[in-house]
Amino acid sequence: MSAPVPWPAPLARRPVDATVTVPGSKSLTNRYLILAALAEGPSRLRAPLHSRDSALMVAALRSLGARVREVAGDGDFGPDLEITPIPPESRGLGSSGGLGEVAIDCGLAGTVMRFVPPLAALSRGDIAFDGDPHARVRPMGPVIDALEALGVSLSSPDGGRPTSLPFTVHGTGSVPGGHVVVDASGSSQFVSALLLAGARFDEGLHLEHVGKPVPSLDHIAMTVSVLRELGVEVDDSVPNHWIVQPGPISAFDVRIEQDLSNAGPFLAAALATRGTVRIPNWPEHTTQVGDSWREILPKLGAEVTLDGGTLTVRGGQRITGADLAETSELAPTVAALCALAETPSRLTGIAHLRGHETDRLAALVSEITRLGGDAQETADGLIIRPAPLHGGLVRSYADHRMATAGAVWGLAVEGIEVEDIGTTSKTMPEFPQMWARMLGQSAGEQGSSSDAPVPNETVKAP
Ligand SMILES: O=C(O)C1=C[C@@H](OP(=O)(O)O)[C@@H](O)[C@H](O)C1
Ligand SMILES: C=C(OP(=O)(O)O)C(=O)O
Repeated sequence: MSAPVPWPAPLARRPVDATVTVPGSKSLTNRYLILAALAEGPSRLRAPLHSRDSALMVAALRSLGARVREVAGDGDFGPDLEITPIPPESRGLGSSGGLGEVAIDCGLAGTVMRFVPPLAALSRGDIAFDGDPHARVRPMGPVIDALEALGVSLSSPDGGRPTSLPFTVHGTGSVPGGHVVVDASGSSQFVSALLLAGARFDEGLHLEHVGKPVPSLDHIAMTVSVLRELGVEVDDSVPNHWIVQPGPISAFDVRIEQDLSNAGPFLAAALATRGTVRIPNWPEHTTQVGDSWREILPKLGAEVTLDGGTLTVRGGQRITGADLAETSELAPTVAALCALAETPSRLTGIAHLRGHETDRLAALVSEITRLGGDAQETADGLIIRPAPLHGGLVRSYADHRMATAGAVWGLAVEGIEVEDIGTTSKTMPEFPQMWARMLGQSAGEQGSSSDAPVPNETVKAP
């Protein structure tokens, strides 16, 4: 494959002033897709995400026998999805009996590599999982171990016990379930993966976490909330224990909220350019971690208001550093701002970012340092001190959030290029066009500086 052409990040010579709508939430889209495949009848996702991670999830569910159809909807970023659940035949419960051999590509999607194997265990067939080169080093062991402890058979291509991708799930059409202990300190997705399928295990699931604290707890709260909404009984009243009663999952018709984590780089543009960015339709109640931009951005010097459903972020005269804990998937965008701040920052509670799309702590330190900044890794996060950045190539590490961090730096620092802006297709394929529009440019003018951001420019689907 030829190397990607570096993307000249547009410089903002004036404060941005834009209204931005972002595509649907990855975390909600992929949770609802899993649950639609297990539900009692056909379901509909309105305004879902259409990106590499959601396409991989759709392909995986189709391989397991679910029917997923695109139908016209009113979303700004593509059609709705109608899902007919995995039929009894695929689960080996009908006369034709089972799927045979199936291959599932996880790409680099944590939600696919962690959430789909429990579904495969509920199908009948040999279901082989693999993904991008880096997916093979993302932590996976706790899901594999838990499935084995719950009565599922798995093997690696060499015939031994797998610890990571690639592996094959030998599904029998049912999972006994019951009590299982996992160490979920490496990823909240280990917990979510098992909870999402737990209601379809014969005895349900009693999942217990033992180990260092589970990260990204907001994402587990999202899983529990979505399950309850679909009639699944979940008890999470005791810390580190989740009990899912066996039972049906209701079919549904939901509208997917926009991805508040992916709103981050656009909101960051307000701080990086001392401008204003508005996001309409900010959900009144949400389980998305991105809602915490409302607490994070004021600490970095912005004025943030939520009025009539529109979030407005106004950058201050300077970005101030801050001590911020457990910023989860928001951390790369937060770190991008901290590297532009006039006072030091300390990010804590994000050791598990080492197991994300890339080792994000190492990647952020490398890229900030290479641009002349001052960043250092700690055991569980980063220290970033003020230092002027200069232009240069920001490596993207196949990580959408490293690519968008580069775009944020490029607004404020002349001569930034991003190695592969195409990696944003993992969750936001429209990013380069949306960024250019935010700056009042057409997509064809990318790379030139933005002399005249258009006041009240409205950014929607390209
Ligand atoms: O369940 C989810 O949808 C996610 C959980 C989090 O994973 P970690 O717990 O591994 O951080 C988050 O970072 C990821 O982007 C999405
Ligand atoms: C960690 C992330 O993704 P994944 O779902 O692949 O874990 C992310 O999007 O920041």
